[in-house]
Amino acid sequence: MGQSADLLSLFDDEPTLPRPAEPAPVPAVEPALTPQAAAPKPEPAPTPKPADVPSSAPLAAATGYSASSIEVLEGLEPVRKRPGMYIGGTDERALHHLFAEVLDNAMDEAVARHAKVIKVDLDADGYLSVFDDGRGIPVDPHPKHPGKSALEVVMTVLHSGGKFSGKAYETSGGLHGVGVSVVNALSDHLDVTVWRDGFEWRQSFSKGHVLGPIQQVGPSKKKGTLIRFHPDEEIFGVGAAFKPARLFRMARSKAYLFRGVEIKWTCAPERITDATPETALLHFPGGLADALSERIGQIETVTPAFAGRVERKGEAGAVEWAVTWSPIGFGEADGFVSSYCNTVSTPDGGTHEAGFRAALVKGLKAYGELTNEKRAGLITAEDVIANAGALISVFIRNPEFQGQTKDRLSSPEGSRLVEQLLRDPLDHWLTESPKQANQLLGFVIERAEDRLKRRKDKEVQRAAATRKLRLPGKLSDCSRQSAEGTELFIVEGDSAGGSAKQARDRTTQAILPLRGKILNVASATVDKLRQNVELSDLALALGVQPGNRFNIEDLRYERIVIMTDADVDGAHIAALLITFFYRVMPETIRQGRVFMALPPLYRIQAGALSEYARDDAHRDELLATVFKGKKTEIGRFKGLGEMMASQLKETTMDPKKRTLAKIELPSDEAEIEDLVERLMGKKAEARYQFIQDNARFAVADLDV
Ligand SMILES: Nc1ncnc2c1ncn2[C@@H]1O[C@H](COP(=O)(O)OP(=O)(O)OP(=O)(O)O)[C@@H](O)[C@H]1O
Ligand SMILES: [Mg+2]
Ligand SMILES: [Mg+2]
Repeated sequence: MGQSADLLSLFDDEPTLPRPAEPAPVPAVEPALTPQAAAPKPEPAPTPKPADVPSSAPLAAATGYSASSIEVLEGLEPVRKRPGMYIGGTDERALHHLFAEVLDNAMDEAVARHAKVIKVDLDADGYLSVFDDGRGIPVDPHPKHPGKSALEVVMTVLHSGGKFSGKAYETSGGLHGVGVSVVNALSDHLDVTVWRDGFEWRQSFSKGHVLGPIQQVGPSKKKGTLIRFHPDEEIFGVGAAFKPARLFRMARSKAYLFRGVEIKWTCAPERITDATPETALLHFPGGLADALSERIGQIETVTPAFAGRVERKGEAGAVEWAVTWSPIGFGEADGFVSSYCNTVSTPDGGTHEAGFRAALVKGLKAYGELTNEKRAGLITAEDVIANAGALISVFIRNPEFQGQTKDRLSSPEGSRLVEQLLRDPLDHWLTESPKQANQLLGFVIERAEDRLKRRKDKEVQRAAATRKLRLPGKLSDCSRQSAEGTELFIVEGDSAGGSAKQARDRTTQAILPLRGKILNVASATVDKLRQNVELSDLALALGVQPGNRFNIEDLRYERIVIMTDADVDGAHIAALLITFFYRVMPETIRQGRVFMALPPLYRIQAGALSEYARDDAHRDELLATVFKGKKTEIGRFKGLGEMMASQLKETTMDPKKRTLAKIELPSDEAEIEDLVERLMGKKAEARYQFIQDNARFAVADLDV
């Protein structure tokens, strides 16, 4: 079948948006993606009255951003401006993608059975040539581009190609009509030679622009296309050059993907810096089975490879595959899957890989059922593929890829086709040789059991980690991870908590506000204690377990500081807390880890002079000394929440300035009980007095 210019459909000629029959009421902008757009033009829109146009002139002038800022890139300009969109960047990978585009086109001719031979040559000047003996790019005048040959259209117009309708190619790697025009745009020089219709034709380009009209060089019986190009250093950077090894690898995998092609490789010796051959004939009648054995070499495998090729009956579509499993992995990785669609490499996988995995899992599970191997039910795709080395190649009509570099296949047909065509061959392969089938099944089940065990271990670890990290939501923890040098301030109520949070040093000081009255621990049962939210939150924050499972090593802070208001209620709460520590985790007190903060009760000022007094006695003392004979102003703090954060910091929290009282147990047990009794007794005033007295007593020798 001959390909001619009329098969080159042009996306840009087809209006993609329905055009309004009536002139649009707003100024219509002609979609002008390409200068050649020959679509019927809509009626000119009526010129809007000035009042219709929002007057943005002053604004536009101010910002410099107006209609004139909106550019429409024409022809191949967008490719040069934004190469990333077309070839994924301008790095080495992107550079070699140029070769992929040209080789893909040659390969499409081969897969369509029009070409048998492809020649790839990298010459001493860094020019890369790709020849195929296919039909040749059509050279007749293009019906929709008067004065231009189809060849010129293909080379200079994005979205021009013969692969949209399926008439000229059945299953092609090309589908966007973009590839070779992009190569042209990004080459500082590109020559196309076409042999067809009894003549040799030639046309040259630079950076996407024609250097002259197409030339009929002379009569020739040959047929085919030769594209010779040099990548533009303006795009790829000075000195950017093709790597022979990479080109060779790409060419070789193409040859493996289609048995009906012979690729002749040549490379100027001065370009080669490694073991890449200067010449090679790449032809692999064994297809992917050969590619796989070449790739895995001597690596030990569980079974011989499972490989084959199936064509769909009736319509275009084929799958070829080769897969084997290795207990020791393949080189650097445990496993690999290399996939292709219409000979285009899809490094990011896609639907064909998904179908392949699904087919393997289903086949192995079915075989497990057949042989009464219950554990086959555990198998997932992950287990099957983890240690597999696999090559999978599909041929489908109208494939859909992600982007122009075609890194991932997205056609749903990919998975359907592979699953469907692989089912029978896999069943046969498994049942044909029960010994190897059982070996493989056993191997995959082991992977599944490993995986389940790993997951369980992980869950246990995670559970342990979250148990450790489960902290009450109202805790404002300090940032230091280790207990060393850290303090937990237990404060009364949210407003004091707020001041304390502002006043703290967040590296070492954590704040836990308690809400409401805590349980009277002296009389509560252990169960009641456990149920008390405030107290269990406190234990959580401290990181310890109350009762017999208490371990001082678990304590998340070096010090526990009880910071309550300097009033009767505050004293009660402090007393409750001290009793709690004494009853439930006495070790904290014994080891000297529990403290009382001593917030001041008064602020005494005389002009610029200002002092804080802890209690009445301290106030009187200050008045008699520091402020003697001065006119003073005395303020009484009603609670911690009332103090400014800076005051709280200065007087109570800052380790450099504050005073802490360490809680100590009297050495005599009887005395302790008496103490608890006094602390927890009914007489609030007595308790307050007791704490005031003892705290003050403590100040003298327990300053921190
Ligand atoms: N070696 C070739 N032999 C015959 N025709 C070719 C060859 N190379 C390109 N063409 C023609 O030129 C058209 C445009 O090629 P181009 O690479 O730009 O786009 P495509 O292959 O259709 O799609 P894609 O952008 O996906 O590669 C092709 O569709 C095909 O009709
Ligand atoms: Mg192409
Ligand atoms: Mg094109």
